[in-house]
Amino acid sequence: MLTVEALNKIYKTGDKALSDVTFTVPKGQVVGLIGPSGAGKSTLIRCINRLVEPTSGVVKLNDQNITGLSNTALRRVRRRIGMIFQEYALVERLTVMENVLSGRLGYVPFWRSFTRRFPGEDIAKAFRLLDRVGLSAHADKRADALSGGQRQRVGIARALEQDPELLLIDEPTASLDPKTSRQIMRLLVEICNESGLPAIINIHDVVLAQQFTDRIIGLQAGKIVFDGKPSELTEQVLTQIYGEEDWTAMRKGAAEDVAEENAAAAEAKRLVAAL
Ligand SMILES: Nc1ncnc2c1ncn2[C@@H]1O[C@H](COP(=O)(O)OP(=O)(O)OP(=O)(O)O)[C@@H](O)[C@H]1O
Repeated sequence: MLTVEALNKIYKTGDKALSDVTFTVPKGQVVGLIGPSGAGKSTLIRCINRLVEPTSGVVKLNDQNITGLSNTALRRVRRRIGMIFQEYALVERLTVMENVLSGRLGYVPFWRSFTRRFPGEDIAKAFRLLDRVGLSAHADKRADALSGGQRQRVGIARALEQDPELLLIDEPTASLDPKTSRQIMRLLVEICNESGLPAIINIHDVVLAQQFTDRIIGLQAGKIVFDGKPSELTEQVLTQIYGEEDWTAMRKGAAEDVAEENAAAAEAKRLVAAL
């Protein structure tokens, strides 16, 4: 379980990015973090693993207080937090398998990581994870030979190879088309739910968040303004979070994506029928 208590962040510039943020995420729950640009979503994710130092407040992972840890202890805790990024952050010239195994780098001794000799159980686990994310057939391919959706699957397998107790996920679908985005979101939520992993996903696409996550937290100007079930996220709340103009534009964009996809599917059907 992740516990965030009265978290505040004021940057040196005087920007108050987080204001008294409090919530808990139980095992297996996937939280979609939404809010307009500048609301504090990235700051919150980064304060949880202390890439950004909170000004005050407490972050606990399964009862271990992360705030206030020394550097060595912090490194140890960070191993238990898997990160998944928008741009995948893979090593392009390495294979899929090597990228997944790099999730163990925080655990193996330096000489082993240097020679890339990983224990057998790490390799067996990597094979299992590649199978889970649907990439068994691609283990030996170089990362730069994969599609965007496949790369994100490698990113997910690498984070899981770490044996994390929490996943922090930053815009996992921002570089993907709508269909692949849905596949990736479905996979993430299934994996978290089945393995009891709590997760926070910083996500711009509200419709996608509503469709797949278990719970939504809405931030506005550093404060939590919504915390509830996706079904409780009404038009009224969304207008309050994003403002009338931006929410109307976002809704229109989502509707256009769906229309475009339906048209493409109909065209594919027509072509198949004409064969
Ligand atoms: N390194 C920094 N130094 C000073 N101010 C910062 C810094 N990083 C972020 N901020 C400010 O903190 C506030 C929250 O920013 P943050 O990046 O967390 O928002 P966000 O919700 O993730 O936005 P976006 O969706 O655009 O990524 C903003 O006012 C931003 O200008």
